[in-house]
Amino acid sequence: MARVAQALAPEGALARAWPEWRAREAQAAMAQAVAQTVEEGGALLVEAPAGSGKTLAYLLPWLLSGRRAVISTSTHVLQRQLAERDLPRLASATGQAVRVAVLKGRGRYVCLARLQAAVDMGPRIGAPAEHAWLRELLLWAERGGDGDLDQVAGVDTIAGLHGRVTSTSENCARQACARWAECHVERARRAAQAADVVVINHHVWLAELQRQRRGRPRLLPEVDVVVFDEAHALHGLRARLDAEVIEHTALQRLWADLTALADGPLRGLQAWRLLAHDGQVATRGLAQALGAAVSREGRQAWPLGDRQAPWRLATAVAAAQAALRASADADPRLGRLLERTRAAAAVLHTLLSSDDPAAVWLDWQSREDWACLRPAVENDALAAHALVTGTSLGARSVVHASATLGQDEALLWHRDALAVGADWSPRTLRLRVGDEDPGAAALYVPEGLPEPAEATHPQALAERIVPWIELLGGRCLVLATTRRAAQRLAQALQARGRPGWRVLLVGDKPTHAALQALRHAGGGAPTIVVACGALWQGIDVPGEALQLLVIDKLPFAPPDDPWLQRRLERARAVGADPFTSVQLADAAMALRQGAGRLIRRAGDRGLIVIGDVRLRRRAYGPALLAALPACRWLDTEGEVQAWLGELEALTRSSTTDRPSAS
Ligand SMILES: Nc1ncnc2c1ncn2[C@@H]1O[C@H](COP(=O)(O)OP(=O)(O)OP(=O)(O)O)[C@@H](O)[C@H]1O
Repeated sequence: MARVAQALAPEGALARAWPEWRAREAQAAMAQAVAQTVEEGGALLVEAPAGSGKTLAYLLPWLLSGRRAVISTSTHVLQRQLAERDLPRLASATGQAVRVAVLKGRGRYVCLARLQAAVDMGPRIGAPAEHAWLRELLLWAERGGDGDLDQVAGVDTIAGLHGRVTSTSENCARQACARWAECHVERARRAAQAADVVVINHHVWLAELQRQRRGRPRLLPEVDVVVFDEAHALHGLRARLDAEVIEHTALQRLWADLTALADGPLRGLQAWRLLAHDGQVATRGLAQALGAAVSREGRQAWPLGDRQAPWRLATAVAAAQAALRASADADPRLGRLLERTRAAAAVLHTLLSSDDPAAVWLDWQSREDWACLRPAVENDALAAHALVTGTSLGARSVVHASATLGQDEALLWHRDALAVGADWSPRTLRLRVGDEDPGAAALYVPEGLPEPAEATHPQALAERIVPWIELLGGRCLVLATTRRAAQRLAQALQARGRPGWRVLLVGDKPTHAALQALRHAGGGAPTIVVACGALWQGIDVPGEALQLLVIDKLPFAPPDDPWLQRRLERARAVGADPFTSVQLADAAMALRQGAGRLIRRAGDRGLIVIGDVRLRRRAYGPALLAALPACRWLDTEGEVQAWLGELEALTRSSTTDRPSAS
């Protein structure tokens, strides 16, 4: 602990290594608490404001302890930020050598063999551009690097492409593969076993727990310490814990793999092709029926009253299962395919046999991207315990870090949302930042906008912010509550913006590339990044590169979200007010996360615009405003103009952009 204090002291190793380094009280307090947890074992929940430097506050004590760790964060982008920026910078400042590995899900890595096969097949009729793209991807993947698809645009947006360039555990030939020695998945897994720290995301963590439950070999090494950064993001996964899940992409892959076996080693053995075809048709039919029935993105009760489409899929799955069972001895791959049909059969069985509309949930993003899940009926405290502690990796110490774990010292919001059970008793630490500058950010809630549910809302909001973006020369991040709203806002900004503006919609553009464009735009083309979902948390764009943060509306979870319903019931059962303790608390935490993207270090200045008039009109408005980081509240457009004028003058007077770490 003394070494931690020394490194953080005003003349310590970090101050010597980084010109921009400033001693921060909250950061030092957090680092000491983490050091104690790493040394003594146990669990620590720590909340400190966005931008207060939590990453370093948990990395430093772990690094100096010399122990092995897994660090799990919420997104791929944050994995990169940790592995490529924060860890190397800290290792070099402290002179501590550290082997870092990043591990993502198998589906995030290029499979060289499958990609090569897709290229060798030649262009598909009517899709020459796709073939050129595949060739370029192969060149890129063979050039070295880690084959990480998050660095490439297009793969998730061109239908069917993802499955052709990545592998699954069933279609992977392992040692028999001609490209085994260069396999990106294998390399990542081997690197994880040998590393001092493995940086994963929460989805990989959930998948690891599921592997363990099914008795499969572990991918993560034994470690002493597990850190969950952005720990609040575990809440979304809690709903999936022990659930049976079928994802649309997994279904498509199942049928594609069956077709591939039918065309290859199993030719003539069964009517495999027909079975795969029926499965594909039934899957498409279900996607279409769902697409016509859903009215919003996200988790919801099963929306189809008519059971025809799921019934067709259940029939196709059952037929495939019967054939696979009958032939499982002929080829081990059939046994693996059979295992893959199990979750689909279980979910579909429940769907068709239960009258309870909440027995199966739908998680909907688009016709290409949806999942059905059968939630765990039992509230399995043991599984929840495994999710939050990391003891299954042998960890003695676990740290949960986030800017949003609760509104009280016991951080009850986080613990309630995880539904772990009363016998989990972590230490808690809630830090405020003493050196926070309440004059650094200003907040404006525009008057006169339509209510956020109105169809005209995105255009009206875009119109309002265009002059401000123009004045600042871009430097703008727009956070939308849904993917649809993000698309509409990006379109509206493109249509109403000035020639030469770069409006980058995350999704069309890889997140990392969009953020780099914002970070390095400087005085060049005005850059606006529009995003939803993951970018509400953790993203770090320090300095003048980001001065205008726009949040489209209050991030209330849809009231018909079945997991939310369960949480509301639990709150009622213990006599708490469900709206205040769950819905309002969730929205306040999400809003605080989003707003925290703006001020990242001393000297940062900017404007937060929240385009939701409910903040002004509804009784809960003040409670939400109180949850935001300290800032000046602006009341009129005149005050906004004056504040932006100040920002613009500051930017102009700095000869270059301050160095912004990428
Ligand atoms: N003591 C320090 N002096 C100067 N800059 C710092 C210091 N500590 C951290 N930083 C910088 O402050 C920024 C915010 O740090 P970091 O990303 O760790 O924030 P955080 O608390 O994890 O925020 P969030 O909750 O939003 O993820 C980063 O650019 C980081 O390099």
